[in-house]
Amino acid sequence: MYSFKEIFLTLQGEGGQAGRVNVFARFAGCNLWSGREQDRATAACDFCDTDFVGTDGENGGRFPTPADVVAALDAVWGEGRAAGKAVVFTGGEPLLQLDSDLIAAVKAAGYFIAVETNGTLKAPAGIDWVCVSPKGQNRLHQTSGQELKLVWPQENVDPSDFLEMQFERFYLQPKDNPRQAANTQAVIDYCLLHPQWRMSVQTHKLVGLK
Ligand SMILES: C[S@@+](CC[C@H](N)C(=O)[O-])C[C@H]1O[C@@H](n2cnc3c(N)ncnc32)[C@H](O)[C@@H]1O
Ligand SMILES: Nc1nc2[nH]cc(C(=O)O)c2c(=O)[nH]1
Ligand code: SF4
Ligand SMILES: [Mg+2]
Repeated sequence: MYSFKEIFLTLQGEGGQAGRVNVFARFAGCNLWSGREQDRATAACDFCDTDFVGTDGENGGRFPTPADVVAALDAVWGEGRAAGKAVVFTGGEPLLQLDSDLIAAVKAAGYFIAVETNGTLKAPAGIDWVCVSPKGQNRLHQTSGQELKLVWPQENVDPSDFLEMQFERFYLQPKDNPRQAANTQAVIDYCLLHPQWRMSVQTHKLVGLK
């Protein structure tokens, strides 16, 4: 059984695939926060910008089999854009539910598969684009992929600690909170001084996309 908060079509807003049309499949649930506001201050991840609780969002629900998930993805992708199918599995934490059976079925249906993960769980094989976004001191078990995208600033985190890991690109993404302007300046300042790092702006929020 796979539980999704929502499944919708949009342009990838972040990182090295920004601008690409994707089905976003947002799994319900996370291992670093309950999703309840009263738990945020004590959560292992306390700056989340996303509602991932329950299955009540757009096209959300509980899907018994991989084939049911593929049918839901295809319904959102639609008939008019057959070529270039692409999906981003996010959440919540997708690696709590995304298993090799689902990856195989989605791959067989022709999708380029991307994942947005906090990196605390190892990703199954077969994902085309792995984005790991570390959260504070939570230990990483997925230490390779296409991009590491660190929300910045974070207390007790040194970006240079990640540079030995096997990622093709390293991004800093300004933390969206009431101090966002200062956070954005902090990312700019860091990237100006540290050429291995690139800035990832959450472009979907700038243009009114979901
Ligand atoms: C909502 S998370 C879901 C996937 C996964 N749990 C993770 O944390 O990577 C999707 C992306 O949004 C980023 N994100 C979450 N809250 C944010 C915030 N307040 N500002 C900027 N990026 C944020 C995460 O770091 C991650 O890269
Ligand atoms: N447009 C858009 N791009 C995104 N990239 C990562 C997102 C996420 O919440 O995982 C996200 C999202 O929520 N919307
Ligand atoms: S790990 Fe990801 S989904 Fe979970 S609370 Fe943090 S940002 Fe949100
Ligand atoms: Mg988001």
